[in-house]
Amino acid sequence: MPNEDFQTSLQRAIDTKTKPVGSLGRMEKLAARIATVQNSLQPVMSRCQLSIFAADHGMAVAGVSAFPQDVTRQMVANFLAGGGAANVFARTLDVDVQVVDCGVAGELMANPALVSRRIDAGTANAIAGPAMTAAERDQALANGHAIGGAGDHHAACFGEMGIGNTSSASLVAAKILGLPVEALVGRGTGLDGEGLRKKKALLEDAAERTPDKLSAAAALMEYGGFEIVTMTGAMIGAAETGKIVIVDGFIATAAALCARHIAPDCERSFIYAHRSAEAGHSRVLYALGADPLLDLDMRLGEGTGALLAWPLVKAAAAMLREMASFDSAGVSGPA
Ligand SMILES: Cc1cc2ncn([C@H]3O[C@H](COP(=O)(O)O)[C@@H](O)[C@H]3O)c2cc1C
Ligand SMILES: O=C(O)c1cccnc1
Repeated sequence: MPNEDFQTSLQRAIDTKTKPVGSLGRMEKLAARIATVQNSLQPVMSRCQLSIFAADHGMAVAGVSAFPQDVTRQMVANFLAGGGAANVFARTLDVDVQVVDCGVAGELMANPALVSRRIDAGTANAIAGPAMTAAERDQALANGHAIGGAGDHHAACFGEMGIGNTSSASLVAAKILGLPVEALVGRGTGLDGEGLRKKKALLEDAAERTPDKLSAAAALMEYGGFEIVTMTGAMIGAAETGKIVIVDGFIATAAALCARHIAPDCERSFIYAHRSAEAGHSRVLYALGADPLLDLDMRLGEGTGALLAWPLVKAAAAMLREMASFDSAGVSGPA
């Protein structure tokens, strides 16, 4: 529980800024959240890092995506060359990028921005059996925890790349929430009607292997991808080291759901960036009671939504730290 006196001082600091009370709307709530995480009435938000977690999925070969599995590795090369949507947004917004190889099949180019935390070259086909062993899951969680805890940036955006990972995220979230997987299946990279029907049928087969409801740890072992498990660990590690975690779209929200179940305290550090157009995202956000900052009709992942929310996070902190009060600026309060 946040300290009562601190919360009272914080609300007073926000309310005595030179503006009508409440006039900065949700930016005020955002500022309060950041101040609470940093335990400071002068929060600092100057550095942000994007980590893109990449891994392959055994399920991809079953035909759950509109794109072939090779695209995971090809897109990692594209990120390392600076050509992805996430790279462009990050450059525009002055955010550092690192790519984490959590288990991508094939050779990746040597590059200082590539962090290798691979356990295996992707998961087993989760339609037929567990995606990974308990030991692999725990290793991926520990890898992520170390990555999330490293660095001195104030905010962390976490993105992902892994062909087939909307399937993995749908299954993980459905099992944790006790929902039928059908409720969380969407078009991912752009399946047509026939492709979507096939994906639903395959994921229903996958879901039938296990009980309707699973713990986060069990759901990750059965259906996770190494990028989703590593991201879950990173969200916990980042929260534990006082960073704000800017949660991206559908896949990152599935990781956030796992993180909340594994380490409930980390939730206070999470800011939900955007509502993805991927069909299941709104359902998971609803279950989390989350109301994201942006709704841009995006459905890409990579951390693109999280990056676009970074300027809002930064501006909210600056508002609290830099804005004058009625007293300090000599402005009259309400009549
Ligand atoms: C060129 C390309 C770039 C991407 N960047 C992110 N994703 C996104 O799409 C994938 C998930 O969708 P599905 O489950 O349908 O495979 C993930 O890799 C995700 O990050 C991409 C997908 C493609 C094709
Ligand atoms: O919202 C996302 O994260 C998403 C949606 C579709 C494909 N890849 C990612």
